[in-house]
Amino acid sequence: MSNLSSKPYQIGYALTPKKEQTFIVPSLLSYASQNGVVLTKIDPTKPLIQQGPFDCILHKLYDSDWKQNLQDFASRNPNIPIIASPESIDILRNRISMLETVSKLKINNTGVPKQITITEVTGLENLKLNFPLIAKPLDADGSETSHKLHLIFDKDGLNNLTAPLVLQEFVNHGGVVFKVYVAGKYFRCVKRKSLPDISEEKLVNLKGSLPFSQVSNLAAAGGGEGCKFEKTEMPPESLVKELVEGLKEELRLNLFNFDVIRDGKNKENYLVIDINYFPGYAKMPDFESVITDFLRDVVHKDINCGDN
Ligand SMILES: Nc1ncnc2c1ncn2[C@@H]1O[C@H](COP(=O)(O)OP(=O)(O)OP(=O)(O)O)[C@@H](O)[C@H]1O
Ligand SMILES: O=P(O)(O)O[C@H]1[C@H](OP(=O)(O)O)[C@@H](OP(=O)(O)O)[C@@H](O)[C@@H](O)[C@@H]1OP(=O)(O)O
Ligand SMILES: [Mg+2]
Ligand SMILES: [Mg+2]
Repeated sequence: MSNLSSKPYQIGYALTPKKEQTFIVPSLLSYASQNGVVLTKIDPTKPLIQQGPFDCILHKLYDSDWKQNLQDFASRNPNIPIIASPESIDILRNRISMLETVSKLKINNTGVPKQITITEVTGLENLKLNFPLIAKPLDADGSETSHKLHLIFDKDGLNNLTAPLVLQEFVNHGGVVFKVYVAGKYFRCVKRKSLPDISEEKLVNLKGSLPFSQVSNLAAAGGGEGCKFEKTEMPPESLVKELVEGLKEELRLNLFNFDVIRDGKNKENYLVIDINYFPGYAKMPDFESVITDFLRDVVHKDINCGDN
């Protein structure tokens, strides 16, 4: 269905080359332009106020020059929505403030794994967490290192880690993670393969720490339980919806996803383990129409983009 009733909306985007390659794909450009939305590349090194004109700005850049550029533009164009405000994005760039948003929601049968922040990797003798643990860099800033995770099986595994980091209890969850993609009014829950469960019997044979890249061998080495991916039930739609609405309000974000796991010890319970600003929507079926509808809603102001 094409929409030629009005002048197309100009959406300026500022993304890393990798993000541009995976997200600004021909299918999105053509669907959007057939539905009254034109996506135009911004040169983040030049003043935003000298580019455009734009009806909306979409970005996923974190450097301070870009933040200042965006600030200058926003102060002169208070009515042009920006997806998303750096203040909202920053909440997700720290893995403690990220999950504190979930705890604040106090939604029944939801929570986050027990976790602590480690600023230096010495004096960890009286850790009040149960092994196995997952060590995650405290900064979830999109860098390669921000995704370098380690499974920690015992106290020796805590050596050679690089602080600051978050130590989170590993929760057995049947080897399936649920990823909930949110784009304004739209949300969709998908299943993804996850780390296999680590039973008590297996844990006694696992020593030290293991970077994720090797963890997928755990099942091959008999280290993890088989996971019944296809048969794994989705979480209750009502619970997912509550989390979506609560996180949208708490984060003041409309373009994010979050990872949820079912607690292996209490199947009614769901734990949010990660929240990501502007994730890989192109992996989602029909992402072209989802993103185009979302952008139109933002320009129409049917969706409040935080401060704008
Ligand atoms: N506390 C936990 N218990 C069990 N499994 C976990 C836990 N935390 C993370 N995992 C597993 O590790 C994977 C990566 O963790 P997480 O999503 O926090 O890292 P990330 O680098 O932010 O990943 P993404 O690419 O989704 O941003 C999860 O999808 C899940 O499979
Ligand atoms: O590109 P991909 O499909 O891997 O998308 C991933 C996205 O990378 P990109 O934004 O650079 O594309 C990641 O962003 P950073 O944390 O690294 O900033 C993060 O949001 C992941 O959760 C996304 O994976 P998904 O949750 O959708 O499976
Ligand atoms: Mg994740
Ligand atoms: Mg993440």
